[in-house]
Amino acid sequence: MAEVSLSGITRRFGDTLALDDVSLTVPDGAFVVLLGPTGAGKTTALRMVSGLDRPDAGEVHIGGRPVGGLTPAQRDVAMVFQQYSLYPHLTVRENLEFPLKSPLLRTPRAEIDRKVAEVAGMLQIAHKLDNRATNLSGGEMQRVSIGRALVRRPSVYLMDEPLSSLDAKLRADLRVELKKIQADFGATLIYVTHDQVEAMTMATHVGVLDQGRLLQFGAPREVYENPVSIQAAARLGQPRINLLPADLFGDAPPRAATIGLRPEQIEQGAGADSTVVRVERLGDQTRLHLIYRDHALVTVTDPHTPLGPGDLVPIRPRQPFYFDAAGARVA
Ligand SMILES: Nc1ncnc2c1ncn2[C@@H]1O[C@H](COP(=O)(O)OP(=O)(O)OP(=O)(O)O)[C@@H](O)[C@H]1O
Repeated sequence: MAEVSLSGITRRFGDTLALDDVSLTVPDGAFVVLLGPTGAGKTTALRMVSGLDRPDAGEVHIGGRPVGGLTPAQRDVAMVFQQYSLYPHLTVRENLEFPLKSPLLRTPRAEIDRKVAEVAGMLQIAHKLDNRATNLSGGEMQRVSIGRALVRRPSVYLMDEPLSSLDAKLRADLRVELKKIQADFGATLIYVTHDQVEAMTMATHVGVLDQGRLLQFGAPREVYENPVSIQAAARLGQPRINLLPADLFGDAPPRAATIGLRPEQIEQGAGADSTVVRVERLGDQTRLHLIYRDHALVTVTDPHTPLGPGDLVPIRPRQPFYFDAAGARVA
């Protein structure tokens, strides 16, 4: 496995700046999740590492060597896309074996069989090994695509929303498996997702992209607890961070335009009254929708709460974030 670094990567498509001077280092064995709204540049960043696309400026290094002149195969990366890409005329087993049969690798037969069985078991597709790839559901095809990457031990795995087409149970299982692969094999992974549960549970580091710029790069807890801006703060946390006028609860620091409150930053039972609008029971979380001085906010509460619409709950901020008018953190 290998360290991956991007230095000053810029990529334009006409007037669109898909990546704007992005620099980041993915340590060897790290699981990096790229987060950001649609069009932020996440897929473009992966394509820069894979060699499927080239930067207008900047350099990518894998394992310490510049890879600008190398093809995807020469870069020794394994990719999984949101859209499965299988060989339709081959069986599941043949699709999984394919990467191991490269003449360069010369993998012994017994080793191929062992790896295919291991990966098929992990992805819960062992019973489908002799099916043609076309005789599978969408979720099964996607698992085979993931399997085709996992039979190999490349320098780096690149994954673009690989779990988004799977049902919730399988997604949860595969989150655990991917994390295990990373931990067991010391694999370096760069992974794009919109799903912040994936980011919080799997990532050693998250990179928050917005309009082609890397806003923040760090451990998921670090980005959650110490966001540099509104854009970074809004990427993590369910329910989303509440963003309200800075002085809504009283004095605000100089230059603050917005106060940011995650659920745990709203103390209930002290302060001034808010009115309960709705209690939303989601099973693993009970959300409280409140109105405070004409502003709506959402927090979480005890699953056994007796509160209901119209009830009053005193609230006050606890160690809130403050942001300036441009969204940068000021306190
Ligand atoms: N081949 C291309 N031609 C023209 N514009 C492109 C091309 N690829 C990407 N872009 C533009 O570059 C920007 C970044 O796109 P990218 O696909 O990297 O975003 P993303 O963060 O992966 O978004 P999503 O979450 O929707 O997949 C977007 O504005 C997109 O329209």
